[in-house]
Amino acid sequence: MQTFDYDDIQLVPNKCIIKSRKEADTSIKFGPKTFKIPVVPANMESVINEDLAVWLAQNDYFYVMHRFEPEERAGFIKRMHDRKLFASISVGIKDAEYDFIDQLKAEHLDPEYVTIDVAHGHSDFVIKMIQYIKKNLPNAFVIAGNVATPEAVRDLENAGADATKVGVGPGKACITKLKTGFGTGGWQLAAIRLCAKAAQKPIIADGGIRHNGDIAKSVRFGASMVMIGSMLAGHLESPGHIITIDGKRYKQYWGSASEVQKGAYRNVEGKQMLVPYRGSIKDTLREMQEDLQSSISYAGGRDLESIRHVDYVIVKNSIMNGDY
Ligand SMILES: NC(=O)C1=CN([C@@H]2O[C@H](COP(=O)(O)OP(=O)(O)OC[C@H]3O[C@@H](n4cnc5c(N)ncnc54)[C@H](OP(=O)(O)O)[C@@H]3O)[C@@H](O)[C@H]2O)C=CC1
Ligand SMILES: Nc1nc2c(ncn2[C@@H]2O[C@H](COP(=O)(O)O)[C@@H](O)[C@H]2O)c(=O)[nH]1
Repeated sequence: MQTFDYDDIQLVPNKCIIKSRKEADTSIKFGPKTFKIPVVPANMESVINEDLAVWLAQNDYFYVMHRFEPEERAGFIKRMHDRKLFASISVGIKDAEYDFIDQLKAEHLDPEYVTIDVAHGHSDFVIKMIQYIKKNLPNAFVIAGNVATPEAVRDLENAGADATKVGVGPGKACITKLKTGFGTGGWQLAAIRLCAKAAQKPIIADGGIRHNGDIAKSVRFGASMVMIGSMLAGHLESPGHIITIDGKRYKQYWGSASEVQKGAYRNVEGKQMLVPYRGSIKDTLREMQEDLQSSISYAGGRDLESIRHVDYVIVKNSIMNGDY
């Protein structure tokens, strides 16, 4: 199996056919809606909250609300719909989550997107939850994950998932690879490629994005959407506290399987860390869009589809030589 990660790859330019990068269309249809860019902030408590979800939805960005305030979720859906915005929530697979789906059905609360968010998504219990949601909330676009293999993508799609989320262990706050020996850490981009080849439906590349160019690389290897945690956690709008050390500002970023999140040291597979403070997320998302427009121009096209067809070279660990 050919393995590589984001830093091992460079995409090869084609002749440019647009006069300005402004002509490049970065939009992506994902499920029932079309979004400005194929980027979604991670559904982590340190990355997204309701205020940010509202702003993202109002501004045509995809979002997935986290599942760590379970009792807030029904109210969240209602409030989003009262504002005429789409609702995109997360669920787990424990017994209480079935009661939650029953509650949504009984109260006629129909979220547009439901993400099943567990560490090891290739599981009979995830399959059971996909089937339960599709039966009881048939209008919901169901995203299931996280997975690492083509077999897992096929199994979840066959169970009814509308999209799968790929990435076990490549995250910045992740220690799964160290604690369990498993995952796609170090070969996440190759895993995206393998999974995308097997997929009949969209996939989300989740974890390991360290530079804006990694978004284009994810698209090249088959991702329809790219989930980003650490690079979107250090903003004014991000939930973490600002911490100042030697005059430099940071924000807290913690893993969803960290002790901080769980409130106990049990099955911990994540850590808390500091990420540099970066000002408003609006500016970061705008820069991601501009960089993606440049990527489309280098791909020799007018839209994201053109990136999917470019050649690439493997330059093991050498693209950063001298740059950082
Ligand atoms: N993308 C990634 O690489 C990872 C992401 N995470 C994130 O951390 C959060 C917590 O995840 P998770 O622990 O799955 O959530 P939950 O605590 O909801 O656990 C999911 C359920 O699956 C069971 N389970 C069985 N095997 C596993 C396994 N290997 N890993 C996890 N659960 C298992 C758990 O039981 P029991 O607890 O009794 O075992 C539990 O009932 C999620 O948001 C997840 O996305 C966590 C690790 C890796
Ligand atoms: N192994 C763990 N993975 C985690 C945890 N919390 C979140 N995540 C995953 O990381 C990505 C974000 O990755 P990043 O490289 O962009 O920071 C997120 O979407 C989850 O899939 C965790 O505690 N352990």
